[in-house]
Amino acid sequence: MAVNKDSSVKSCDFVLFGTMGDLARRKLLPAMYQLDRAGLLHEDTRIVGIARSEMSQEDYVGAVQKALNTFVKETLDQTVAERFIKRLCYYATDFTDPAGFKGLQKILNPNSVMVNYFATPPSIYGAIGNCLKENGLIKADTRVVLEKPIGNDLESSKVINNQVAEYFAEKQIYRIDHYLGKETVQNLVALRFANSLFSSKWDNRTIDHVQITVAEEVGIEGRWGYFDEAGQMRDMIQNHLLQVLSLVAMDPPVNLDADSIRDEKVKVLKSLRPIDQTNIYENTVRGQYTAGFLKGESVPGYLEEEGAKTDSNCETFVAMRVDIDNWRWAGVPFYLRSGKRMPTKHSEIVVHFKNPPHNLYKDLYRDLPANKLTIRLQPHEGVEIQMMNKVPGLDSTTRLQTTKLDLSFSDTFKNERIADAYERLLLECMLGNQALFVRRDEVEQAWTWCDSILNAWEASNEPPKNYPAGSWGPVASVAMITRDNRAWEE
Ligand SMILES: NC(=O)C1=CN([C@@H]2O[C@H](COP(=O)(O)OP(=O)(O)OC[C@H]3O[C@@H](n4cnc5c(N)ncnc54)[C@H](OP(=O)(O)O)[C@@H]3O)[C@@H](O)[C@H]2O)C=CC1
Ligand SMILES: O=C1O[C@H](COP(=O)(O)O)[C@@H](O)[C@H](O)[C@H]1O
Repeated sequence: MAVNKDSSVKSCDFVLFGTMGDLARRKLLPAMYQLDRAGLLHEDTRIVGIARSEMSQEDYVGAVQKALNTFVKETLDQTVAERFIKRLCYYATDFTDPAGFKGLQKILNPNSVMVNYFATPPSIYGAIGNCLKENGLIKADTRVVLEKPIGNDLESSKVINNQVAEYFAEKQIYRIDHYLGKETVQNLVALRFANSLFSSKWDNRTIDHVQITVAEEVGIEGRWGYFDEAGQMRDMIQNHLLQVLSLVAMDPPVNLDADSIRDEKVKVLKSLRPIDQTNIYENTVRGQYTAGFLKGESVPGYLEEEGAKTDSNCETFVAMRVDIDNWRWAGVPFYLRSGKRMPTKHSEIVVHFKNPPHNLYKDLYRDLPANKLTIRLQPHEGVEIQMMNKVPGLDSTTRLQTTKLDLSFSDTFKNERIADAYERLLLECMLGNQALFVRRDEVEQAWTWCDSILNAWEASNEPPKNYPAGSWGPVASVAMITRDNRAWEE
């Protein structure tokens, strides 16, 4: 496909701090390649990789080619790969040394928008900002992309955000939550607001409860040191699950502008009923996996993973009941569940509707099964509605059956490739659209709510409940939802 010369896609200098790190190699460089392949990069857009070690341009190109060969799922298109390589440029410096940035100016194109991606530990975001400023590299249209997690509690997130705010205005800051870039998460917004069928049936009059599950098959993936400081609450719930919940629960935004959407999301976060020491046991369950089996293979427990300490109270699984104290959702619980080493990778939102107000078929069915809307986030992306139908036939008694309207993305959009979340997010950032990025007040509101839970867990001093790898988490999570006369989707 040809290079995009559309004036809306401006030329960018995409400055990738931490270009040899895991995230850059696995996600960011492949995403830029895919954007190039799709003709979505301006012909003058370049990728300036920055890292600490001295490396020749040739060696850098070799390292990027290796990353693309390893992490791009399809066979590389050689024409695109050659064009992509010409966009690359390498610069070596320590990110905390202002003197080391002196030569950067010469590399940058004065006509391009500078997009800085900090694929580094958040502890040095401020230092990088300082180096850029000291060297006069921050202009009004310069942007910065920050990776999650922003801090590990409200206080530390404020410190990081304040450091970045010394150098960049909020409109220049793009905080990544890659779930917001997933096709299916964006489709959730379209589903809600482009269909009157759902828009008028989206509140406590019609909906009984909502379940959001993000189950991962993987364990810690060699990241024990990072993960043990974070746990599933900080790694997944504080960001990805609360973002998805906000999109499910928010009121219609005035329009699709970044701040209109973010205003609505933050209102949801502000309405979350606090969970603290007084209600922590009824509303949360935390677990840690022990050795078990996944797809027939034996896998180690959390405490036996590479780099593990002998003891840790870190949770690898969280289940929780979340109540939203506002007009729309009063009395409608949201059940969230996320864990590592679950039987399969499986993420979905299931909206359980209420039973019909009157059962005309009570002679046949004491309880009619309720309608369910399932939004499959990954894999097998799609949307499914469970409903009752009459079984065709001349029988004297009507027979009903639950059936599914199933819109599978792979069947319905056969020729469309499902882009990786990072492709969408990098593109939006280069276009200057912040709608799919998280605003500071959202991050802080999410931390405020999560800190209360984390503090209550710490105060309780109770270890997480064990669950064998390859299971759906501790039995206590089943007990939690059963107490409400409901059951997890399996
Ligand atoms: N990996 C992933 O899938 C995800 C990562 N993230 C976040 O993205 C960020 C990057 O993660 P990841 O790629 O895994 O981390 P890595 O440790 O693999 O990469 C970070 C890179 O930053 C470089 N770096 C750190 N400090 C300096 C410095 N002072 N000067 C120069 N280079 C420096 C490191 O270089 P060196 O090797 O020389 O130290 C390294 O190449 C983190 O904030 C992480 O939490 C978020 C979601 C997923
Ligand atoms: O941010 C993170 O997300 C991944 C899960 O992402 P997905 O797109 O594969 O669902 C998770 O494994 C990782 O621990 C976390 O940091």
